[in-house]
Amino acid sequence: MGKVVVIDHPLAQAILTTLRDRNTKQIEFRKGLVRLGRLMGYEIVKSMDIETVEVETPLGVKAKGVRIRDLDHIVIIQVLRAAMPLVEGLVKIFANARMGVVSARRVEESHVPGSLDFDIEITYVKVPRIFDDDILIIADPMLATGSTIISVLRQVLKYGAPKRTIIASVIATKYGIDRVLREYSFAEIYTVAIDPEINEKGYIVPGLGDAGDRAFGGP
Ligand SMILES: O=P(O)(O)OC[C@H]1O[C@H](OP(=O)(O)OP(=O)(O)O)[C@H](O)[C@@H]1O
Ligand SMILES: O=c1cc[nH]c(=O)[nH]1
Ligand SMILES: [Mg+2]
Repeated sequence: MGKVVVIDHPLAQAILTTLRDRNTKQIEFRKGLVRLGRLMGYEIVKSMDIETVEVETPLGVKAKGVRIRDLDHIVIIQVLRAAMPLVEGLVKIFANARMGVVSARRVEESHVPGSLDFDIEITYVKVPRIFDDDILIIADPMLATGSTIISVLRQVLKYGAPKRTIIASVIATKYGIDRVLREYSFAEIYTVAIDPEINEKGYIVPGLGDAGDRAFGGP
């Protein structure tokens, strides 16, 4: 069943504040996204099943511990461009993940001002096979109108039906979330904030501007 998780950890909120600040420059912006990817990884792990195991320490004594089997069944898809730094953080937690790439672009040239729908141009899809015990994580820091994520999900889910489908975003809107969940009711959306508005040009308000441009130094 679909769900929305807002990561309200003070560190995540402080990093997001830096990202929102127009004075934050490219390197700090990208570093912030990496750090949020790592924190988001921790948050996602909290939702995984844990099994109890026993190991023997060098003292020849048994110690109880835990094992997280799901960590061997993670597929991460990065939506180019803006997801690249976020994924760099996620793989610090999911080091063993199988990875894929989707190159998606909102076609701003054909966007009708005020419309909450964009044509999405997908020019490259490389996704590993997805198995039914996998947890699929699709990383894209901005979930504005939802047009991109819906187009990406349509492509990626052709590669198999995962156990869970997680969207890792940094800022989402209620409009975008509702739209995604209407079409993919099983999706789980992790985000650091839900912002109230989308402006005439399709930007999230207050938002953080164009995540791709800010992370990579312009269009
Ligand atoms: O929910 P939506 O309204 O579809 O908007 C979200 C998309 O917009 C941005 O991509 P963009 O096309 O600007 O590409 P970029 O990451 O290369 O900048 C962002 O990275 C998302 O993929
Ligand atoms: O506000 C927005 C909306 C879509 N993509 C961005 O990078 N920023
Ligand atoms: Mg962009």
